[in-house]
Amino acid sequence: MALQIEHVTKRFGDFTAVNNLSLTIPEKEIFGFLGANGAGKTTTFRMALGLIDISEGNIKWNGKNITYDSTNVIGYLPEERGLYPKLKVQDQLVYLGKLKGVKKKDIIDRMHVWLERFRIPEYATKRVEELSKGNQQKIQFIASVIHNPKLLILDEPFSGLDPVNVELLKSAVLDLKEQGTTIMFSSHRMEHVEELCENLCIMHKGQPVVQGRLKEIKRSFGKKNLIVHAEGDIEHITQLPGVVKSKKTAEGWELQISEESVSQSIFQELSKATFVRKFEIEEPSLNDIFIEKVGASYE
Ligand SMILES: Nc1ncnc2c1ncn2[C@@H]1O[C@H](COP(=O)(O)OP(=O)(O)OP(=O)(O)O)[C@@H](O)[C@H]1O
Repeated sequence: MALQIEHVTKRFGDFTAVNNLSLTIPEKEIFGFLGANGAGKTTTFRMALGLIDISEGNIKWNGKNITYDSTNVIGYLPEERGLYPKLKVQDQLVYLGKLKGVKKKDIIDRMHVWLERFRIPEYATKRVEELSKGNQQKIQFIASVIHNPKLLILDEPFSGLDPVNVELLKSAVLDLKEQGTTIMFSSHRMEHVEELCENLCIMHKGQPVVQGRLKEIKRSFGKKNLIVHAEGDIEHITQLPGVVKSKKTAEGWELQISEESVSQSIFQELSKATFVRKFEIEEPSLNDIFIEKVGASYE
């Protein structure tokens, strides 16, 4: 039951927000959807949910075009959070769960499990406006999964959460995947995507610029990072052939090299002159790849 996005274009007047996007989100996987502000992520989510019309192309779930009626199998955490501030948490979840066809008793049972898991069991009877922003977000997440959706779309699920809550949410997302949920999420935090996703797509101005399996994307990027800690001034290594970028760190340098073999000549050069404490080749990070493809860092 994959989600298939087939040659999808979305125009707002003369402006093309999503341009001929084709993607397959494999079932029971976690798919990372990345891109700078305004790249077209939320617009794609809204089309997948039937909230806005598609200008061209199709979005299919389980081989069939998604219609408003089929959205009961989809869970959505919108970027603009939408809870009623005056309603109590339980009433809120019962209301939203019933809209998705779940019985009140089941909603309440599931709510208690989730509140316990998110370490806020006492919040069932509090009004949403009494909760901190991060805790409101956890309630919004619970609302998006209360009907046990087959497909879960999360728009920036980790934004605004402290590190402990980020871990709680990550483990919840991983468990949902284990239980067979297909999950697509957007994030500006590359490390979350690296940790959770097998497959990903980086969007730029409405089009995918990188797409595929994370491991494969890293391998085909070619460049590597080289971490060097050494005694004394070793800045001259940043000028050696094959060094693409360099960044000074507290204990030495972090270099980007065009290919792994470049490290050999750097090591020879260094070992002639100084005592090398650390010399380590690392895979490029997703952040490195993003910066090169999109041309700007997020943070
Ligand atoms: N209803 C609309 N009318 C006109 N333009 C729109 C509308 N919705 C989105 N856009 C434009 O489409 C582009 C893509 O917006 P979208 O919200 O999909 O980006 P995004 O990738 O989700 O960005 P962010 O990371 O900032 O959330 C933006 O330039 C935005 O201004």
